[in-house]
Amino acid sequence: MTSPIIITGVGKRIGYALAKHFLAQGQRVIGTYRSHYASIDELTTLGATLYPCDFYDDAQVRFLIAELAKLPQIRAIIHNASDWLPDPVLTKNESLKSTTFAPSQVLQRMMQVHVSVPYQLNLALEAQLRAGAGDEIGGSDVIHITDYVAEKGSQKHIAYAASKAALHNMTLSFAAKFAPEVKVNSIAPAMILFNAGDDAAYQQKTLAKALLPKEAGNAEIIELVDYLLNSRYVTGRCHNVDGGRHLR
Ligand SMILES: NC(=O)C1=CN([C@@H]2O[C@H](COP(=O)(O)OP(=O)(O)OC[C@H]3O[C@@H](n4cnc5c(N)ncnc54)[C@H](OP(=O)(O)O)[C@@H]3O)[C@@H](O)[C@H]2O)C=CC1
Ligand SMILES: Nc1nc2c(c(=O)[nH]1)N=C([C@H](O)[C@@H](O)CO)CN2
Repeated sequence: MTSPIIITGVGKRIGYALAKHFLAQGQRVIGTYRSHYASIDELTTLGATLYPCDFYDDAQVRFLIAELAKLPQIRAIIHNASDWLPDPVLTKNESLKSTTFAPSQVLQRMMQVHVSVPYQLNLALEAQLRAGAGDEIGGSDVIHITDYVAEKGSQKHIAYAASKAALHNMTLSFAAKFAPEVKVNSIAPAMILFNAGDDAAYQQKTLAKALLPKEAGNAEIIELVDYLLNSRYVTGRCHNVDGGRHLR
C-alpha cells in the first residue's frame, strides 16, 4: 500500500481535480470534505478514503487529526480547503450592514480554515511525513495553496488575504523545521477557475488584471503539484500561478 496523499477540500473544483488526478495515477488518496456532493461518492468509488470535516467545528477537527495520526506514513499533505469570504460591508448609519458575519467572525473563520487547521495538521503529522520520505532527502511534501493576494492584499477580502499571507509564512517556518526529509512549498494562484455566479463584466475585469488574460484551469495547479512532488531540491518557496499579475 503506497503512502497516502492527503488533500483537504476535495468536494469540488481544484481539490476534486487533484484527488481524481492522483487516483488515476494509482496513488492512495485521503481527502476531507465539508459539503457532500456527488463527487464525494465518485471519489469513494474510485478508492479514496474521505473524511467529512468542517474546519470551523473544533470537535470535527480534533477527530480528523486523531484519525490521520494513526497513519504510519504520509507522502504529502496538500492544504487546499479554503473559504473565500468577503469582508463585511459596514455603513456609518448601521453597526453592520445586512451581512452574515461580523468582522471578528470573518477574521476568525479565515484564520481557522487557512492557518489554524493547516498548522495543527502539520504539527500532528510531522513523524508520518518524515517517514513518508523513505530514505530520500526531500522525499515527502507539504503544499500550502495560498493566493496571489497574499503578496498584494485585497480591498474586499482583507481577512482572507491576511490569512493566506499567514499560510505562506508557515511555509517558511515548516520548510526549515521539516527539512531534510520533507519539502514545504506554497502555490499562489490567481485566476484559475471562475465561479458560477461570475458575470461577463466581472470576468472581463478580472482577466484584464493579468498580462496573460485567461482562466488558467485546474491543469496549471495539477502540473505544478506534480513538479513539486517530483522535485528533491525545491523547498521553502512560493510558486506563483498568476499570469503575470504583478507586472500589470
Ligand atoms: N479558483 C481560483 O481561481 C483560485 C483559487 N485559489 C485557492 O485555490 C484553492 C482551491 O480553490 P477552489 O477550488 O476555487 O476553492 P473552492 O472555494 O471552490 O473550494 C474550496 C473547498 O474547500 C472547502 N471548504 C471551505 N470552507 C471549509 C471549511 N470551513 N471546512 C472544510 N472545508 C471547507 C469547500 O467545501 P464546500 O464545498 O463545503 O464549501 C470546498 O470543497 C483554495 O485554497 C483557493 O483559495 C486561489 C486563487 C484563485
Ligand atoms: N476558496 C476560494 N478562494 C478563491 C476563489 C475561490 O473560488 N475559492 N476564487 C478566487 C478568484 O478566482 C480570484 O483569484 C479572482 O477573482 C480567489 N480565491
